[in-house]
Amino acid sequence: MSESAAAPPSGARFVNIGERTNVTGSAKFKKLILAGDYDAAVAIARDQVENGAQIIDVNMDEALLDGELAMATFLKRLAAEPDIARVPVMVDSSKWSVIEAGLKCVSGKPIVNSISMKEGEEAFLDAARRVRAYGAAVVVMAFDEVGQADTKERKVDICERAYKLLTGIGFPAEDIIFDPNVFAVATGIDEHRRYAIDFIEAAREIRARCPGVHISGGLSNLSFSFRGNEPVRRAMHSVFLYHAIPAGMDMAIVNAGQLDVYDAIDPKLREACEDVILDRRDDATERLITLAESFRGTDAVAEKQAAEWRGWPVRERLAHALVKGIDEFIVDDTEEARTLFARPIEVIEGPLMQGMNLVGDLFGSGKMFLPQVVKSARVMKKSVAHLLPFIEAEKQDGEVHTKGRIVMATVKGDVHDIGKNIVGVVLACNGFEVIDLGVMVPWPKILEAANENDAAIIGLSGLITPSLDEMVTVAEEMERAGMDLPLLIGGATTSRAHTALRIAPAYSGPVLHVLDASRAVGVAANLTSDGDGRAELINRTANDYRALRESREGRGSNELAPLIEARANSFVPNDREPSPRPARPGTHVFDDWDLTELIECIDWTPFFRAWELAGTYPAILDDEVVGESARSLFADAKLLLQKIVDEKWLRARGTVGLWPVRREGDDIVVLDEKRTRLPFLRQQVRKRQGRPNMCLADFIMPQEEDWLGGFAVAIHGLEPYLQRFAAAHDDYNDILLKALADRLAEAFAERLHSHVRTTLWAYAPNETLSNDELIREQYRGIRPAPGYPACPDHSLKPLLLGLLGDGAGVELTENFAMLPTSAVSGFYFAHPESSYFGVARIGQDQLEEYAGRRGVDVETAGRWLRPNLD
Ligand SMILES: C[S@@+](CC[C@H](N)C(=O)[O-])C[C@H]1O[C@@H](n2cnc3c(N)ncnc32)[C@H](O)[C@@H]1O
Repeated sequence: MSESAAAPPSGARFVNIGERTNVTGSAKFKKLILAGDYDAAVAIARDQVENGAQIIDVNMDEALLDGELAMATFLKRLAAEPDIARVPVMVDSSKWSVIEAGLKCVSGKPIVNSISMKEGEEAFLDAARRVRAYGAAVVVMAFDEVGQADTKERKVDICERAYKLLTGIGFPAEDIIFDPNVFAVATGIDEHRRYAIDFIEAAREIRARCPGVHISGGLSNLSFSFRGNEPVRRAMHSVFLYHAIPAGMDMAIVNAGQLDVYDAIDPKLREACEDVILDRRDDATERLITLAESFRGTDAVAEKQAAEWRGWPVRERLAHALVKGIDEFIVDDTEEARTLFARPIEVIEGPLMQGMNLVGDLFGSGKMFLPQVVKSARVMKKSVAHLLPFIEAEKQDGEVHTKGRIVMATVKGDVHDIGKNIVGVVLACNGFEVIDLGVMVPWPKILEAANENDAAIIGLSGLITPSLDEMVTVAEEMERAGMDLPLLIGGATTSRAHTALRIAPAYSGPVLHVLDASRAVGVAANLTSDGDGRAELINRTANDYRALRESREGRGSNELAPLIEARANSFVPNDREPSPRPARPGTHVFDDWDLTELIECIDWTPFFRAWELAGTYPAILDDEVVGESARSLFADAKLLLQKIVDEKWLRARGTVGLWPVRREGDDIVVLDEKRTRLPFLRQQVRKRQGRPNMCLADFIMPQEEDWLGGFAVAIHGLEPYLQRFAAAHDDYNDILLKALADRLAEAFAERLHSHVRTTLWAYAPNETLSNDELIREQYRGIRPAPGYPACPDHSLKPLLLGLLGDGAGVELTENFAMLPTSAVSGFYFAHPESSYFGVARIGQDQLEEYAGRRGVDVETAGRWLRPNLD
């Protein structure tokens, strides 16, 4: 069976309505319009769109203005700007003539703001018909003949009445946007206490009673009591949305650039806002007012500082921009510095290097963390990019004196490069010139680049097991070419043991395994220094590796059981029943899973780990040491995710297969036409009494038909954005986007697995687990991934993808790395006692037998299973 389905629906998308192009709300905009400065007024609209507004509200209700003319002039100007014109316009006025003047100038689908039943049903319907004649959507205020709706009941009643009237004349429900009135809370007046919670509860009820409609509201009223205290206002707005959106509010008039990330709000302030908004305690208002004082002006202080540094001498400005990672003024400042120095190269060697040294020192001493360093590097790159044409135009020695050149590459057959890029950026920040050859780089290219550039060091990276052998090849070829420069080894699959046992013996030059970016700097600095540090590090490492080799040599095969013995000690589950037949066996393709739903399933802890920030989410946000860095990174991640969703940057594609299988020894044979054989490895390390030697095949019941599943998911579409970031010298967003795509792929794997358990295989139809419980894998069944400890052979991937077809759009490199890089695949086992384990070391007997079962020669199998043989 094959099926093509969209992802199950999830919470509606939230739309920000920009409010700055409103003369009644923005003094600045009003001034510009009154002065006839439409260029600057258009810039405000652009700014809002760039800050995330997805609709812009335009209002020209000002006594001194010809409203009709101002509205028409401004909207025509917007229509001529492609980057603004793609965003719908909300024509906002209390006068129909102004609205109509606007509607005539809008090319896309307009929205009218607003109509109400203030003057009775007839006038209301009359206005609605006129709106409809323009094909516009409409904002309906919860206002009737009596006045504005303030309680939950009034809000619901008025909106329901309006809904019946509007749908009665054929107004499409999806074109109705109710505004049930956001009023100020924390005013000290008791009747106002329930204003926010009443809005939230009314939203939920209106959504239920009026299917298809949207709910909107202007947020600035809510926090009116805290005028002049922006940090508190922002927090209140964010907390309000956090609760109102799940209740059904799907639009808001709000300055998109001025919303805080809920998780990033100071926890004390967040709780106090929540108490007020949800009316949780009698003294909520007093408590928030007291607390608010300590936040007042925190923006102003920051703003003052922000303004002040612009007055500093240019050298200091450059250093400040580098340390703070501010790229806004860097080109202007670089240009100013260039005119002060005799030669452009001196700007790099002087202030820029000094600034970066400071960054390096702060990082080295643990006062600065990776995300900030990468932001600093972005500033550096932009500055250098500005200087390069001048350096070249001089046609003189354009060489920057660096600490040395480092050639870096992800080896052939491997595609992952987040770790390598991070190391590269950090090295560059510390005064090294990094020549990054990218991913899937064959050894001749690496050697050639090292020779041509007179490199001081070669750095290799790899994520998957076959890369280990690729690294050995590079080492062997370096030896053959008579090279002697140091070789650094890094990446998820590498280890000190493999480096010592396999790579170091292949090359007589220095070989060093480097665990992470922070250590890479120290190692590279030592290796390029003239002093004793270099010799000392090289000798110490060589001795360390020699000792490790010797200790391994003594390790006989006596710690391994012969394969026959290991098999006799296999895992026998208590439950001997085969898994139930899936509700929907066969292949299922998901072409475009809803990204908003995947975002909700993200496991954030590994995201912070990718940026070398230690801790568990969400506690990491409040961590004493890395909290600030984590919060800032998290806020950037949330913003980028919002963009990814709003502008539909990425596409999540996935495939699931559920097949009848039979177990044959340690093989699982799929009962399809091809009888695909999936061989699995068994633990051979001798076990204590009562502990089995595990193999994944043990979770399939022998002699009977049983069931196995498989999946592949991938996040597609990063390339154009990565190119854009590369062109803008923006490593920060490059790494951020890749790291988020990896997160989305993992979230997709988790989400799809739960869909399999509840619906497709449906062996746990009633499962309801929180995201936390999903992350802790508190469900029945596992999804072991080829290349991971229970099935370490990456070469199972082509077999798995062969069974699944190419619904996920995943391809493999010659060494079985998946493309696109943000991809996950694996098998589904449903047995209640199935669990993860590590195969660990295997013997020559199993290797030879496995090669036969897998249909390859022993040497090839040995290459695939390298870490399990050492
Ligand atoms: C790498 S983590 C991914 C989930 C994590 N929440 C995340 O977002 O990064 C866990 C996954 O790795 C794989 N895995 C972990 N341990 C394994 C083992 N011993 N053998 C095979 N696969 C394993 C499984 O596919 C498992 O679902």
